[in-house]
Amino acid sequence: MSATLASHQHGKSHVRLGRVWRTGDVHHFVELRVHTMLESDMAHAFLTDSNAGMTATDTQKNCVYYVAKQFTSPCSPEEFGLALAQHFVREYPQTVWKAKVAVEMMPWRRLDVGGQLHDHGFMMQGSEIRTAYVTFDSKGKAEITAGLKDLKVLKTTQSGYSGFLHDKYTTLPDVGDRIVATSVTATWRYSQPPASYDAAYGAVKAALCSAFYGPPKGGVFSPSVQFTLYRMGQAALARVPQVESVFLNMPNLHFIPCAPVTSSFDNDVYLATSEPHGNIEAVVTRGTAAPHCRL
Ligand SMILES: O=c1[nH]c(=O)c2[nH]c(=O)[nH]c2[nH]1
Repeated sequence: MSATLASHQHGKSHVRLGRVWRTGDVHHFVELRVHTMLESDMAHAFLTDSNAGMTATDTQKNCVYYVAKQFTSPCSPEEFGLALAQHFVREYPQTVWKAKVAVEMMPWRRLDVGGQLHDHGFMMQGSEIRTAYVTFDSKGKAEITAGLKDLKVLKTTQSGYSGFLHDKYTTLPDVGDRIVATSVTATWRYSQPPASYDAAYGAVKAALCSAFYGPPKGGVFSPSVQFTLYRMGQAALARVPQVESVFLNMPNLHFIPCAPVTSSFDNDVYLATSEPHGNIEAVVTRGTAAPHCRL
């Protein structure tokens, strides 16, 4: 059967990265999803068993992290895309004649606390959905559960994770400084109706956020998602007296330290990933019942 290789290209899709630039205590953060595609002299790889000279898609992925490292100050997605496309064409002039780069920038925005910008706290714009679950029975009893889901919050420092069990299955190192990011699902039950459901919702959300981020200057340290989750629940109970219990689910959306080829990790370039992710949840209620804690 006679056939012709009419066109060809190869690239890497969904290369996710976090990039932090630290200017003293004030951090800048972007999360990008990058897709690369190279038009190159690689017809032989389709027509024969030779891969000679090929810029492997894995190498293209590494170049995304490498180029992110080269930016010493915050860049736009356009500037990043151009730098990466130029990198491919200039680094591999023998084979690559055109590089095509698509960049998607996640809508993380610096947290604004009543007009004061947070040093290192970011929230995904418009991410959360407000929820309500209501039952009413024939005896006239109503139960109201309010909530939110998909509230995406992130901080670029004031988080660590250490002292956990290290055994022969453990590869994760202790870390004193990391990015912590999660997508909060919270539901809370009212023991009696608050004066305003809208105001109570706003107060619970503000309490959850302030326990997660801490003050705009300096923040608050989180030794684990578990620790922070419990403080968030406590804060919601303290803020709204009609709330009797809070359920919180907080996946740990990992940003894994990434040392691009030829350079070191300086709390700057991260591989962003959501699968697999940690998943942490608890119910926090009023009162002093002994916790299920054997330590
Ligand atoms: O805050 C964390 N809690 C965990 O349970 C956990 N597990 C893990 O691998 N990283 C983390 N981080």
